[in-house]
Amino acid sequence: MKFSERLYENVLPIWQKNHAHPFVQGMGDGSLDKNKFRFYMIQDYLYLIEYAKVFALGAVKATDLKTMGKFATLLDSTLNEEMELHRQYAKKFSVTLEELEAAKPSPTTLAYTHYMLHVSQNGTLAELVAALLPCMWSYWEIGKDLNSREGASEHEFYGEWISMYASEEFGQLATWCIDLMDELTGGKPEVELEKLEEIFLNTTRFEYMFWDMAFNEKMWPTDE
Ligand SMILES: Cc1ncc(C[n+]2csc(CCO)c2C)c(N)n1
Repeated sequence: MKFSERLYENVLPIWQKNHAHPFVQGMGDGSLDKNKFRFYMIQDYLYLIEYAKVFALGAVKATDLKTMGKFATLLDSTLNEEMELHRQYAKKFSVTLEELEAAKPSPTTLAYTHYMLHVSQNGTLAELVAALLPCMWSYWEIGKDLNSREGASEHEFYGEWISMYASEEFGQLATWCIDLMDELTGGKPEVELEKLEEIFLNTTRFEYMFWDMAFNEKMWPTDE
């Protein structure tokens, strides 16, 4: 069994919970409250700024030019394609770029991005890939799932989001990352694989928490 298949099997119950989450379901049938999506979009913008740095660290840790180039491409597509979609959505909500960038991260955004950056800065390239893979892989799965529902990709508000994550281009990026995880783990001892499995599980848990945080528009409980 490929290591990526083992990772997938291990987190499948959580991914099923992601798909069933009212935030994800609400995007699929168009019933999601726009204020919840607005909250998500702003937090996701902050998340992507930090996430882009994980790709930059991937380019630093890569040991061949091909992998280095791919991380550079991912850095570029996050900053200029994925974040561009967020900027367009922000416009629809009359949120300016300054407001977007000055927004404060929620506890979940802070915990998730700091965890990923901690692993990426201190760990091996395989550990960095294990930390970022659930983000790419689970979004692709969710995008494909929502895209298969009739009319979802044409929805006037959530359609663009669904189309982007279900796209062939995103699929190729996710596949590249899955293959890299398998390449980097070939012949690795079980103790190292278990460490990678735990990192992958943790960022998978954070993905679920991110949906839940957005659905509940959860900032610091001390400020409520
Ligand atoms: C919380 C959260 N998790 C995952 C993604 C999806 N995502 C982030 S970077 C990237 C790859 C290339 O840009 C993908 C698919 C997101 N937007 N927000």
